[in-house]
Amino acid sequence: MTHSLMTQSVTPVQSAPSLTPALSVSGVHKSFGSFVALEGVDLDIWPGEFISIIGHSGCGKSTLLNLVAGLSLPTEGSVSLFGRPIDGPGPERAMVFQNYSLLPWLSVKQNVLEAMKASVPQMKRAEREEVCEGVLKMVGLWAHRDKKPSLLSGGQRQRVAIARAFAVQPRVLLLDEPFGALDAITKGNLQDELLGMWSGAESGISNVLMVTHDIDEAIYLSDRIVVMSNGPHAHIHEVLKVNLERPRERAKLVNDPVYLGLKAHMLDLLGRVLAH
Ligand SMILES: Nc1ncnc2c1ncn2[C@@H]1O[C@H](COP(=O)(O)OP(=O)(O)OP(=O)(O)O)[C@@H](O)[C@H]1O
Repeated sequence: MTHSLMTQSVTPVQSAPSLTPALSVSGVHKSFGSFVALEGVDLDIWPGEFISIIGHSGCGKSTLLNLVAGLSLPTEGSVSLFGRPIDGPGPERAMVFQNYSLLPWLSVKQNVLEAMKASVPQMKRAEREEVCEGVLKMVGLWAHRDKKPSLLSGGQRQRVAIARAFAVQPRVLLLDEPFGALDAITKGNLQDELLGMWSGAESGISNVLMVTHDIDEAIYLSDRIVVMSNGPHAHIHEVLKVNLERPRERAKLVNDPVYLGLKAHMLDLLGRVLAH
């Protein structure tokens, strides 16, 4: 497979000129003091896309995700969500971190309910309870709703974090290496749960933006994969389109020439072209 067949410019083929990107990162630079983490990052994400960001450690993946989350602001350039500049965190975005970030003194159910109170305060208590029950059932943790996080396994804690993110009904889900600390089987199960919840009609989630180190995960989940160059002064090295129909079957993918071509290309990029 040739490079030109697998890659495409930052503006994807399906973009109609009149369509507003769900997310637009334009001319973004991000410095921390004199350290330039990101330089000249441009990326349009279209409604409905699942995008992964991959690159070597320290290249600025989390920095980019934090800009979209509104946890920090660009030094130069702009980040817009559905045409509106991001100037801080907002209820239309929910973030899931690798380390679960649950409140340890609250039960599973309270962790979800408290996040909902903060993000969707207008929701009535009865509806909140109903949504909470729905998401905890979806991730198979309703029976554990009264437990504190310390009594759960790593996979269960991450399920709570994902349930909490879905419960606040965001339009954009931001995932920072959400499955990085999990064993392969748990990781695979959670990836499938995530896809199931995201594609469910009631999710209301337009886009997922996920940072990962895992090439297989990026291909399995994504519509496009953003490969970052090494930092400092990191930028987008290449955007890869994943031309694999959904729903995808993990067992079949491993023999699919498109999958194998993409994987080989990414291994070459990360292992040779962008090697430290
Ligand atoms: N608040 C900060 N102050 C100073 N430097 C920072 C800050 N946040 C990030 N950096 C630096 O910016 C660069 C990019 O960091 P970032 O965490 O975004 O990388 P990453 O690609 O997510 O790394 P990893 O894959 O290891 O998680 C790193 O060199 C990091 O040390």
